[in-house]
Amino acid sequence: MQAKIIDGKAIARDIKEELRVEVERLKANGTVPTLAVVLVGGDPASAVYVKNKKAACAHVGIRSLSYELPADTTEASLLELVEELNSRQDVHGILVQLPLPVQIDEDKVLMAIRPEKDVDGFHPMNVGNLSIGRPGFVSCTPAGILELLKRTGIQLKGKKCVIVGRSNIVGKPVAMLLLREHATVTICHSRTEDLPGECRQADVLVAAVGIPNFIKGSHVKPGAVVIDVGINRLADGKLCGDVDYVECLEVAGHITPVPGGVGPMTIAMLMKNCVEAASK
Ligand SMILES: Nc1nc(=O)c2c([nH]1)NC[C@@H]1CN(c3ccc(C(=O)N[C@@H](CCC(=O)O)C(=O)O)cc3)C=[N+]21
Repeated sequence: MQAKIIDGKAIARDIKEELRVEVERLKANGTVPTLAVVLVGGDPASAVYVKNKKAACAHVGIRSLSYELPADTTEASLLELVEELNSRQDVHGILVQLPLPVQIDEDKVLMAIRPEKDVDGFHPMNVGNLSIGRPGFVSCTPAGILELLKRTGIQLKGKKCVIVGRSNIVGKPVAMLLLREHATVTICHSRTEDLPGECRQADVLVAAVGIPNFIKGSHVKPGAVVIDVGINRLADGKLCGDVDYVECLEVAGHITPVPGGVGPMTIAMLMKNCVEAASK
């Protein structure tokens, strides 16, 4: 039997509709939720994501302020902008689009954003809060994955979840979130011995490796939930995930498509974090 396709686009739309109501309430109370989006340089993929984020803001009713800086911007001047946005009362969320040009230390910039305005959830304070179970902003892709699972009715308690990829922005925080849901969590990576064997144990398999079609049908336990975090742009311009969709569709119980799976959820959760930041 073919897997059920998890429609991330539709679920993201539902979340944004819910947020619209909340934004109206905030506005009626005199707060206009505001997100500052900072883009340094002209990377075409980044430009697309930033455009999508601004469109989502407009849809939900969040005011977005756009800062487009040249590729040769210095670290000092970017830090200066972050400081200005930190101190502005009317700015609730700050997003500095990654990756940044080589002359800028990403870590330094992410650490400069006030944790209360860090709607990306990248600041060490928010990362630390997540890992010890305290409230704080959770980074948007991991939060989106959890929301997809919950709204699809997937039980996580006691289940075996295998994450392929150990990045700071996806693999590690997804592991923390799943652990918080009482799942048994394994993080695999490029040095894992018997990666296919680990994957085949998974009730929920999360692929975040950044290699097109890396996860094959033979990696998947029949009936498992397969979450594809990959966004690989192929030479023909088409978008492709980390999961061999055609193969895994025949084995999995549920699967997320690319596009239309995790990507739209990332943006929906960014909107959610902005509304939360403005509510405080
Ligand atoms: N500070 C920061 N925060 C981020 O959250 C952040 C970032 N930097 N840098 C880049 C990554 C990537 N990312 C995506 C968001 C939406 C889609 C998305 O909407 N994808 C659509 C397709 C979009 C398309 O056609 O390209 C989909 O999968 O259906 C994808 C990728 C956020 N990121």
